[in-house]
Amino acid sequence: MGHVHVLDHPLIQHKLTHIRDKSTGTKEFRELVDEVAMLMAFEITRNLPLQETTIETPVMEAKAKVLAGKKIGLIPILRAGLGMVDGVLKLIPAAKVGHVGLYRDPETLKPVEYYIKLPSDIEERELIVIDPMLATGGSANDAIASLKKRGAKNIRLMCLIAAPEGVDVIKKEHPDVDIYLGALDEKLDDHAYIVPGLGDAGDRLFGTK
Ligand SMILES: O=P(O)(O)OC[C@H]1O[C@H](OP(=O)(O)OP(=O)(O)O)[C@H](O)[C@@H]1O
Ligand SMILES: O=c1cc[nH]c(=O)[nH]1
Ligand SMILES: [Mg+2]
Repeated sequence: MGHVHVLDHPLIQHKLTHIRDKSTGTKEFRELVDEVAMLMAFEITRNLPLQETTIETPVMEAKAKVLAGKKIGLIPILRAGLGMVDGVLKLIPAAKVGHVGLYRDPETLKPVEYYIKLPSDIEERELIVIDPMLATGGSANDAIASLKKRGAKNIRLMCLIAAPEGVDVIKKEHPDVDIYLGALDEKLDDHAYIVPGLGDAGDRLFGTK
């Protein structure tokens, strides 16, 4: 069963509060999302496998640990997921990046896929699907299904804020997927926006409305 991890590190929580604040402008919003994504990546990669190697320090030969070469793929859901990619890449610079373009139809609230471009070897990679918002769960659910259809086997989902409704959908449809959140909020409103949430992540990141 997929686990839900709420990353309660004080730095993540502090920055998330400023991200939520409606008086935070586009520039600061973008910088804070980038920083929180980096901090979340630190927590999400906690269980990456290590292997032993031998090095020469200036003092002596020593055994030391390096990452065991696990291949990682980052899959931002366009558009808003783009705002978190650079932060994660700061910690995992060798990761390949695939893109899934989805928007949520404002009438039906159903996701509409308009673009997909993935690394050729996704079946060998540990994939991190990235989207700031998990609201009804429709977009992340479709993105994950799309990846699995193309052979993906190991998938984690990383979001700044989720509603319980979205978490339930992913747990039901993709019980193999671990979910990493900055916060689990209260509910969805009548327009399926997360409450209290942060508003529309894409619009706040890119200054559109
Ligand atoms: O869980 P859901 O109910 O599917 O909602 C979440 C989706 O909505 C937002 O994208 P949006 O449709 O606003 O597209 P954008 O990123 O291009 O702004 C958000 O970034 C998620 O992808
Ligand atoms: O609260 C929400 C819900 C969906 N998409 C957003 O950007 N924000
Ligand atoms: Mg949007």
